Amino acid sequence: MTTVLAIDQGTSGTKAIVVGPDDEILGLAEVTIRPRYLPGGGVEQDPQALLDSVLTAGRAAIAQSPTPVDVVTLANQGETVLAWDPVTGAPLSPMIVWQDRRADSVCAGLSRQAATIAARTGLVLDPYFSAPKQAWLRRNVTAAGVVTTSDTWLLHELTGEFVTDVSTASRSLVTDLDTTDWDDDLLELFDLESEARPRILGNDEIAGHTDAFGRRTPVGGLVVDQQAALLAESCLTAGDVKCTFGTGAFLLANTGRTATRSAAGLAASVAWSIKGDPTYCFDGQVYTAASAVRWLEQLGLIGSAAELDGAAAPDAGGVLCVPAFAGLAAPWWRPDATATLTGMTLSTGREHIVLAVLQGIAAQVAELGRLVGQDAAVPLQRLRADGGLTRSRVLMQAVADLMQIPIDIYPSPHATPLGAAALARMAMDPTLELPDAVIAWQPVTTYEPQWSAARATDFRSRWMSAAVSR
Ligand SMILES: O=P(O)(O)OC[C@H](O)CO
Repeated sequence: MTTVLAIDQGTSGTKAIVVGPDDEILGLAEVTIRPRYLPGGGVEQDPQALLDSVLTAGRAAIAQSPTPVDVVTLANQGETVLAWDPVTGAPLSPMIVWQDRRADSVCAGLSRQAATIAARTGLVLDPYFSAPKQAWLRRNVTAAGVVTTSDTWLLHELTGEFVTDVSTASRSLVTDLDTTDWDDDLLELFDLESEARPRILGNDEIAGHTDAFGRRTPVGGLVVDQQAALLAESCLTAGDVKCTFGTGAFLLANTGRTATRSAAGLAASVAWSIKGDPTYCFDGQVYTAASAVRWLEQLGLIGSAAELDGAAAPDAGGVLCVPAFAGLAAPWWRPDATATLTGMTLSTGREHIVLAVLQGIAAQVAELGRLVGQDAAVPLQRLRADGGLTRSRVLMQAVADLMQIPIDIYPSPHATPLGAAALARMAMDPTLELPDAVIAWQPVTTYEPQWSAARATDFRSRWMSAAVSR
């Protein structure tokens, strides 16, 4: 009967929930964080603000809970990095956020090794992943301290340990997908061979203990946020697929116990490793989903995301959007791509642009779903969806229309921390099996396709032409 403090440290903020044994929410607190967007594709966060948000949200959630917490878990952004002093813990750089494209120069310098790197890691040589960012930090910011992903630093501040988890390590481009361990050859390619490397933990392990939230508590069940949501949405079997609509939209497919590589240009990484046994996943990324909606807000086209559905036209009037505000990921892998709005005339209004942005996100997700089906040689039958943007009925309907499959909406807005909580239960009780740690759920809504197949095909081919020309 484990009670978990599950902390989801994401791009746009930190959410902490206290979760009871049946996923009941006993406490909840959120702290918003606004990344800084810099010219040249830089996206940064203040490390201290991130740590403060973890502590503030965690303590506030615990203060609401009638039950004491047995274990703390942390879901992390996956590919966000920083430099820090391993003795004092002081940050030596900003957080370089996963959306940051400045490490493109590092990747360009390794382009001749791209195929080798992809074969070894399952990932594509792209600045999205953490090792190019770490190399970029070393070349451009500081030679001091250690460079790690954000989780390692946060966990050091909480527990004093120097650790990461296997799902996060597998998002680096310096981890062998088959051995799930650091790869010396790859570390050398990125000039990271003399860097201290954190110990890689399984996702059901205890990392250490923390006093940060009151009484001394174990910290464990660590995982990447997207993988956590995959788990919460019960994607436990090869072929189960979910998409989380957060800052970005991330479509992940469970690919089972074998470390297969995608033939369709998706990324392959570790979903989770339990009792030393890894399960793998493919993922495709829309780098800007809520970020694109925030761009609409910045332009004054909507007041907030809650206004999206009211502001969107019933038809985009020929306006098409490729929402590549931070480059294009799978399967294009074009960090230099920029967003486009095409098909505008003098009669185009904000309502057309709002719908075009939502349809653009949906079209990109639909393409990722098609590629997952292509890799599996079986077209996708259904998609599970979670995240803040699932509140937009217009967006979810567009996803169903363009994918031509039902979209099942996860009933809780907390899929990521609930997935991490399931892993924390396993860390506390080694006799627990994964299907028992994840709480069963029913969709709160299912969106069925309303467009004809012909209309969806026509839209998607026009959208693909626009994307390919980016
Ligand atoms: O912060 P989120 O929730 O958009 O997720 C970040 C992703 O995991 C980055 O790969």
